[in-house]
Amino acid sequence: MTDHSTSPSAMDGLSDAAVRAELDRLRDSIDNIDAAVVHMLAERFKCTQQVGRLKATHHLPPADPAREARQITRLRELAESAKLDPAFAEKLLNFIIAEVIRHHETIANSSAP
Ligand SMILES: C=C(O[C@@H]1C=C(C(=O)O)C=C[C@H]1O)C(=O)O
Repeated sequence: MTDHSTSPSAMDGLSDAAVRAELDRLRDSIDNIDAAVVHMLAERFKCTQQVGRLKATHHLPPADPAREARQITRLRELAESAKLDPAFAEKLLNFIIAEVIRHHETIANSSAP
């Protein structure tokens, strides 16, 4: 049993069962959101793989820094309006793009003569 007198929290006043139920409800939503993120990322990578094949076929470079700069500007604005830390949004996009570029390099190298 938790000693609420020594561990104040936003849930003070709720029974242990109510706290558990609220935690479970929130975690169910978190699990659904994580699943959506995974599915969206999978779809994004399907598109970027097609871009990678197109670039390799037409001898275009794997990375496009100008396009990335536009995406970062746009994502930072979207993050701000969604009350998400723009610096976090930028880091996340850069992390994803770095993986995409790695894939594009692999595709280009595997289709090189
Ligand atoms: C997908 C592309 O290739 C790279 C990956 C990008 C991305 O993941 O959004 C953006 C620009 C490129 O550096 C593209 O050029 O559109």
